[in-house]
Amino acid sequence: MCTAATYKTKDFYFGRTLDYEISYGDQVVITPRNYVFDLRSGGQLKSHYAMIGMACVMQDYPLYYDAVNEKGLGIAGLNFVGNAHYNKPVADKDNITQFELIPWILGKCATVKEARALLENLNLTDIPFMEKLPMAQLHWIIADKEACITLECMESGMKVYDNPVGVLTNNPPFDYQMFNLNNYMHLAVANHPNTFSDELVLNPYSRGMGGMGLPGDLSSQSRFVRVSFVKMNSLSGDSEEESVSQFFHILGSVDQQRGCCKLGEDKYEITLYTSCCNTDKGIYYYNTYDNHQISAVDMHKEDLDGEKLISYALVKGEQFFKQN
Ligand SMILES: C[C@H](CCC(=O)NCCS(=O)(=O)O)[C@H]1CC[C@H]2[C@@H]3[C@H](O)C[C@@H]4C[C@H](O)CC[C@]4(C)[C@H]3C[C@H](O)[C@]12C
Repeated sequence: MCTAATYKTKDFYFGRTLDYEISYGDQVVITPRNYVFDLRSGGQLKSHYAMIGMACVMQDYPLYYDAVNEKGLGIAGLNFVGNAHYNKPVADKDNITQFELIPWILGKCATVKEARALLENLNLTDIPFMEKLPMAQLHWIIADKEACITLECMESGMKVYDNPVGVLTNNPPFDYQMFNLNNYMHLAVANHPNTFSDELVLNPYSRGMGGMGLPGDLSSQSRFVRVSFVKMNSLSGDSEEESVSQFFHILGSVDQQRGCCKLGEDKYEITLYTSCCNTDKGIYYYNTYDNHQISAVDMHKEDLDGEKLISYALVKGEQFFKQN
């Protein structure tokens, strides 16, 4: 499972949890403006916007999971298993295969508005990166500080939804997830008065009872409700420290601990990493399951006019601050 979210204070923040049982060799990867992407259905993407995000690099190619470009546009891919549907290439369309979608959008678009326009001629194709690598079945959240959309390519066609909560998890399709929020419209951050019955004396005996009924399990529908509630009610100061800290708290509400989501004998899904990118400043913050300290990579400290990928291995192992 995975969860993505946006958050706005003085700057705009975009990030996700990546929940899975294995790592593909995740790294923070900066693609500078002159790295050339050879597109599978022909043509090249060169002289594009620079981008930073989490990826694994195979054959010198950045296979991004989530990334943000130098203009402040972000995109993340999350599992959409059983619903994602990709097509064969066709004439007169932009034939972009699944793993090219993130660089194609971030390379060309500065805003969600431009991304929406670009998506109009998209045909998302089913060409794998390599034969032995099973194709990811994903849907995507695309956001900037003004707008947020969800992209889902299903057998019934391609859908682009407005995403007013700025949140994405996994199945079911996004319109179901949004409709399901109606079932939780009674949730509140303050305690309710008794509306059960005038004839009974019922009192709130604890703080936080306005949120009773907020789902606590790890299913994608429950995580969608929980993180939406937390995000929509989140308050923080607007400094970088306060904003980033709050963002990690928002995604912390859907963190997956080893042992709680069993996939098979000795196989568990965990939150491998959590990311938070300041899209205005191009700084990618992250922590990992084994290292709660937040690490940061700033794209603007690199030569963004280069041609070669710049990769940072994830900082692993807990970093204790020893006070005595
Ligand atoms: C496993 C990741 C999604 C995590 C997630 O959503 N988990 C939810 C589990 S569940 O549905 O709720 O069961 C996805 C997100 C991005 C994916 C990667 C990116 O799409 C880039 C390439 C794409 C290639 O097709 C496959 C390898 C790959 C390197 C992908 C591996 C894997 O599928 C990733 C890492």
